[in-house]
This record gives sequence, C-alpha cells and structure tokens, in this order.
Amino acid sequence: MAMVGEMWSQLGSTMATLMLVYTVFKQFFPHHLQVSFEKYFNRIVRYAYPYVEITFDEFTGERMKRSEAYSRIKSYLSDKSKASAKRLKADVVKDSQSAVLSMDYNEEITDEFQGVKVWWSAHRTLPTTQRISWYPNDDEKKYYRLTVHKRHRELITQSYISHVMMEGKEIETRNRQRKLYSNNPSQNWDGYRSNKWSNVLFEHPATFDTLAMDAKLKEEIKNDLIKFSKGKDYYARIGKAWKRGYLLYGPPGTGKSSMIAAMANLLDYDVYDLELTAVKENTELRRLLLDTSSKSIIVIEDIDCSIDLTGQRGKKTEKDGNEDEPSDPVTKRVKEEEKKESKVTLSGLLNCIDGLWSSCGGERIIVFTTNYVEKLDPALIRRGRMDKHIELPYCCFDAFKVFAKNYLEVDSHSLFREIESLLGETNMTPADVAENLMPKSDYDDVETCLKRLVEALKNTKEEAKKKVEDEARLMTEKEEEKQRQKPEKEEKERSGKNVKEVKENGAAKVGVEVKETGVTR
Ligand SMILES: Nc1ncnc2c1ncn2[C@@H]1O[C@H](COP(=O)(O)OP(=O)(O)OP(=O)(O)O)[C@@H](O)[C@H]1O
Ligand SMILES: [Mg+2]
Repeated sequence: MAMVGEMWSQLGSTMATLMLVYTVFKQFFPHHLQVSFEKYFNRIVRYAYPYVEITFDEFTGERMKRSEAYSRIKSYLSDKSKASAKRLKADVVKDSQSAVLSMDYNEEITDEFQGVKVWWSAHRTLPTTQRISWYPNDDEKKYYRLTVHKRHRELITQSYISHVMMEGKEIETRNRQRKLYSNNPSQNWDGYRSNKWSNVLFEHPATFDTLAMDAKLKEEIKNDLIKFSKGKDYYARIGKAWKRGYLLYGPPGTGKSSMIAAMANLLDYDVYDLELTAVKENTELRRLLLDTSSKSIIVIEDIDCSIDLTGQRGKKTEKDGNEDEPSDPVTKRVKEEEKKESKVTLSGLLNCIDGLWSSCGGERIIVFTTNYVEKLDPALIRRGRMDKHIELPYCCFDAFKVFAKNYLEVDSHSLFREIESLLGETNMTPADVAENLMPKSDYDDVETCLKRLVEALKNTKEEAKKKVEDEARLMTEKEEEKQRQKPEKEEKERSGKNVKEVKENGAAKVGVEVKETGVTR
C-alpha cells in the first residue's frame, strides 16, 4: 500500500527500534511488568508517531443523522480516486449513460494541498453478531480517515477540510440525481427487515407547465416555492426553522400527487414518500425524518387514512390470527414485529414536523394530501405547521385550456365555448378531462377528442341531474310515507294513551276503594 510504505520510510528507524525493544521486553520480562510497560510503550509510540488521524463517520449524533461531511468527502474523493485508486465502486447515473466512481473500502489514496501531502482511506466495520434490528446503530459502520503529518495540523484543520467540503459540494451538485425515497417495509436478501429509506431515481415528468389548474393560483404557488427555496437568510433572521408545510386537498384525480412531482421538479428537490402506516412508533418516525436530506419534500399522502384524531392509526396492520406459523426463527420474528400494534401518535407526528426536532436540517417542504380536509384535526393543519392550504378543485376552463394546449396543441377551437359553459355547469375531475382529451388512435384528431369531451361532459351533467332528481324523489317519497304514517301513528298514540288512562283511572279507583274500605273499617 502506497501510504503505509511512504509513512514507514518517513518514520525511519525510530519506530523499528521501538518495536524491537518491545518484542525483546515481551520475551524476557514477567507478565505483570509487561502490563504497565505496555501503557508507557503506547504513550511513547503516540509521541513518536508523527501523524494526526481524523475520522469522518457516515452518521452523526448517536447515528441518528447522516453526516453531510461524509457525503461531501465521498464526492470529493470520487473525483480524486478516478486517477489513483486501484479499486473503485461504481454508481450508475441517469439513463445508464455514465457512472459515478468512488473509492472502495480499505482503499487508500493520496491528495496534495498547498504542497502538503495527505492520505485518505475508506473503511467499513461490519457487525460482529447477526441480530434482527430496526435501527441503524446495529448496522455496519462506514467512515473515512484522513491522515496528515503533525506539523501541518493547522493548515489541514483550518483550510484543507473546508476546501474538501466546498469542492465536494460542487461535485455533488454536478452529479446529483434526484431520488424518490420510500419507507415501505422491505425484506433484504437475508430475510432481515430494514427500516431505512429505499430509493429509486425520481423521473416524474409533471411540471407546473403540465399542471392543469387556475392560472393565478399556479403562479402564486410557484412564487411561494421559489421564495422559500431562496429564503435561508430570511428564515434565520425571523428565527424560524427553514421549512414550509403545504396541505393539498380535493377530490380524487384533481392533481395533488402531480403537483408534488411538479414542486420537486421546479425546485430540484428529492421526494420522501412517508408511509405512516409502516412506521411502528414515534422514535422510528423521528429517525426516518432525521435521515432525510436537505432540499427535499417529505410527503404524507392521504393523511386522514394514516392517523386518526386520537393519535392511533386508522389502518389496521394486524394480520389474521389463523395464519400458518412460519417454522424458521427469522421469518417468525419478522412476522411478530409486523403484528405489533403501531404506536405512532398524533402528538408524535406534530412534534416531528413542528417541534424542536424539526429544526435539525433545513430546506425541507412537508406536504400532506387528503380527499377529506374536514376530517383532519385542526391542530395538524394550523398555520405554522401547514402554512399553505391549497384546494385542488374540479376542472375549470383555465385547467381545460392547459390540457388542450398540452394534449392537442390547440389554443382555441369552435367547441371551446360549449366546453366552457359545460364545465361551469358540471363537476368533472381533471383526470377525467385528461382521459377524454387523449387521442386513442392515430385517427383521433382534435375535433374528435374535443367532441368526446363534450359528450362526456353532457353525460356527466345528465347523470348529476338524474342523481339530484332521484334524491329529490326519494326525499318526497320518504316525506309522503311519513305523512301517510302520521294519522296511523297518532291513532296508535291516542289509543295507547286511552288504555293508559283507563288503567290509571282503574288503579286510582281501586286505591280509593281500598282507602275507603280502610276508612270504613
Ligand atoms: N390538475 C392536473 N393537471 C394535470 N394532470 C392532472 C391533473 N389532475 C389530474 N391529472 C392527471 O390525472 C392523473 C391522476 O392525478 P393525481 O394522481 O395527481 O390525482 P390526485 O389528486 O393525487 O388523486 P388521489 O386523491 O386519488 O390521490 C394523473 O396521472 C394526471 O395525469
Ligand atoms: Mg394522489
């Protein structure tokens, strides 16, 4: 290894002599003397060893948060190692066109800064025992080690490390591939469940240009997002964590998920799709959120189905009790974990999105979506948590025009007027409008598609009208039935009353008679 060789040649005979002394001592002196000698020997070696070692772990803070320094060093070294490292790891990037290389574990490379030589090495320690674990602190540990001569300590700590961080950040931005992360429970190759985020490349094509909605509202949302992304100093000045919450609500198929994709594409952010029903407890939720990167959108879809207002989950995760018992212990343990009742609470969620924990790492957008905004606890969506409430309604004429432009490449047509008036009279989701406008074959021209939409709108209008009429008829029938039953009911009540009166009178009479009889006696 190049580094070890160079270091030993620089250390010269000092270390060799020390080692020789140590070996001789071990051979000729009794054990109790060896112990105290070893202590002093280590001190001497440390004194004689002219290098400083700095370690950069992958996780910081009790392994709760991924270290930004680690990933920047990784990017920095990926550039350096291309030229000198013998063993490299390759991550394939977009469209399988090119690969980002990084140095492999236990590989070493040298770097030079202002004429000073430094050595970098990549390490990984694997857990010694195999245990089922939900938490990253039981997993493998990765770190980089920087070695430099003592006399350059100041230059390295004061200038070189910041130089590495800056260059690393630049390379990171250059090679950045946006990802879509998901926390769905998964089983890896050895049957152990992992609670970490799994990811795929984020390649959703939706943008604000393809989003069909009210033009003014669209502009307002875009400005809001851009202002947020540039607001680092502003947020620091007003003393608020650099994060923003959006609540998207509206009927199914109105573009909530599409808007999230458009937001991510506009700001160039990663997306973390958080499946709350797969999170076991508040601490796990906190770990997941801490393990998100900055410049990201954290999404909880259908929040009304994920958590109920008492703080317990809406969806049951329990399995049927009569399932076949697995024989192997690993699968059995995994099944047992799955059956455990979830303990994610509303307050746990609020704490994560808004409490002190939320300030760990900035530039994050949190998005909740729901079809039933009225079902949500006001505490969950109050301003400060969900700063912007956006309703995505049924398709309006503005939204239709976006579809017509994108799907059919037309800005105007003689049928537009009719469509505008029909959209004003009936409710159709953007998803349905889009489906009707989409050409179904090569023979479908603009006219055909627009006519199909007109037809569909007329049918929807007709159906809605029929539904209203049916409901009105049902109401009338119910009312009539009530009216019909009224005299009978009254009659029944009257006769019931009479019987009661007769009984009471009869009882009273008997009482009187008894009394009278008593008196007479
Ligand atoms: N406003 C919109 N602009 C552009 N496309 C839309 C819009 N709304 C719906 N669509 C189209 O309809 C499909 C469904 O939309 P999307 O998944 O965004 O709806 P959603 O509101 O998230 O629905 P759900 O409440 O069921 O999750 C998308 O594939 C998209 O092509
Ligand atoms: Mg959706």
